[in-house]
Amino acid sequence: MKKAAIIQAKNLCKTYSSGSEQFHAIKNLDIEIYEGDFTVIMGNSGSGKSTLLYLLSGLDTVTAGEVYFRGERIDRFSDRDIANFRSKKIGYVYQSINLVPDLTLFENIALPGYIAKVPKSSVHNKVTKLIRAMGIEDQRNRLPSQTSGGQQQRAAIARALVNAPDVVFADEPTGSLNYEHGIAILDILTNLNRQGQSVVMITHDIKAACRADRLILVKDGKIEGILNFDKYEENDIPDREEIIFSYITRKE
Ligand SMILES: Nc1ncnc2c1ncn2[C@@H]1O[C@H](COP(=O)(O)OP(=O)(O)OP(=O)(O)O)[C@@H](O)[C@H]1O
Repeated sequence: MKKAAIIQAKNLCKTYSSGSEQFHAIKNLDIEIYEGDFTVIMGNSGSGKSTLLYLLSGLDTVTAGEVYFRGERIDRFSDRDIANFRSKKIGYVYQSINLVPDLTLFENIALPGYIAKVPKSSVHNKVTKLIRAMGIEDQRNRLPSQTSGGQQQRAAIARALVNAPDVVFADEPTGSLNYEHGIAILDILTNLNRQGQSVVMITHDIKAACRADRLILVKDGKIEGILNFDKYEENDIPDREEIIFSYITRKE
């Protein structure tokens, strides 16, 4: 069965300018992200992965090209419409976690709900459920600085989920975590995906990339190749690791 594209980018370009210097971070890139997929983006440092995620999620403006979300063109949205889109349709887990230091984990997770003007009681119900699902109930009233990196990352994922987004984007969500915390985060994302959540994740880690239904390899601002897999099962790891490793080293 052909998968439905939830996001489609055509001829995407992003050029960063500083003074007279220009850097073409994304170059005439075409890609589709499929509904219900666990999409993984890999590529060398500086290849344009985070930039691509910003453009696909409407977090940054394109220099040229088109971005469609469920067939609707979002790169021409007004500031108000794009803010509304971001708050309702996407959840974003940042590379640097980015929790507000003066707010408790509970308040951090609730924040996007308040911003989207969801009634407070619904937000609180949702946050209570998410906090339980993420296994950080006992940390709910602590400030981020009083919790571990793994607990902060769970809170960041809960925050990304609070408005029930159509797509969750995660930029290296395990990058700053130890092995055990990293696996826990990957399991959370995998379980969400098994329940139907579309996930797009950047990673440098081949073990993490094994979670993918579809692996997109980015090189110099372009798509270098795509690998397709069946839904992840734990005993797939050794084979997949080998396939991914030989694929990315061949393409480098
Ligand atoms: N705001 C900016 N201004 C100028 N150049 C930028 C800016 N943001 C990113 N770049 C450049 O664009 C290129 C792509 O950056 P990007 O962060 O998308 O790469 P990445 O593949 O996510 O890297 P990493 O794996 O190290 O996070 C890099 O060369 C980077 O230096």
